[in-house]
Amino acid sequence: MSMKKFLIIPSILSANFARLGEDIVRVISAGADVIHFDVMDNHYVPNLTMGPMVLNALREYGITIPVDVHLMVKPVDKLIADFAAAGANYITFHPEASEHIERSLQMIKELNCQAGLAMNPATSLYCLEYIIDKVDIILLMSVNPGFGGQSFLPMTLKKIQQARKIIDQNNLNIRLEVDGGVTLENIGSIAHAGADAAVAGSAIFCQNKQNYAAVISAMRNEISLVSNLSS
Ligand SMILES: O=C(CO)[C@@H](O)[C@H](O)COP(=O)(O)O
Repeated sequence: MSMKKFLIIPSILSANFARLGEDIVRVISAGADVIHFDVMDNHYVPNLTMGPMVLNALREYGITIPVDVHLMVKPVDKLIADFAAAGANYITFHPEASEHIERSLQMIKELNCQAGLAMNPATSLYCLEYIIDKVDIILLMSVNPGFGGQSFLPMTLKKIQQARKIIDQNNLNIRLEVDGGVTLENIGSIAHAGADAAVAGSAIFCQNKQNYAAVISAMRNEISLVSNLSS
């Protein structure tokens, strides 16, 4: 497994939308490394969530860690500029949703954000072939996108290993994130397979009586157990 610090990235899709700003402040104090902001359009995915106005409004809470915007929208490009202006640090989109993948990646970088490609469970890693050197983040979906609270698809473990191999063989500095169905029970295997980061929604916001610090620290413990095994 990678020697970099493994990032725990709470997905605020499972936070309390009536108190979103306060929930974000709480999860940052609990030790989150990055905030994951899921944008769904009821077109590319069958659910509707938050737009750039919401992210902009949340600035009032003084978010002190990077914001990772995951665009599950089609078309993609118009929203890239809007989210960069609203305070996104990383912007990730699905290759199937962009007319011109390379152009969308360029747009993100020109706006001084890190650029990510999100791969659905059935999307082949081959689609990275010609653009991998333009990507800062690979977000491997371990559920079909659209909803929180789904179960982790076990086939993802093999895909994490394959993606790790491609990144290492090409000597690239790409962050490998895994998103969907991440729990205390599987985060160790996800890290062991080669991920650098895990996005977790319901496991952090809906469990352990909302003691976010306890869940995040238990996740770090699981990761350290597997890193001790592999060192
Ligand atoms: O992008 C998505 C779902 O489309 C994810 O970010 C989920 O929000 C993760 O939620 P859990 O599976 O951890 O509950």
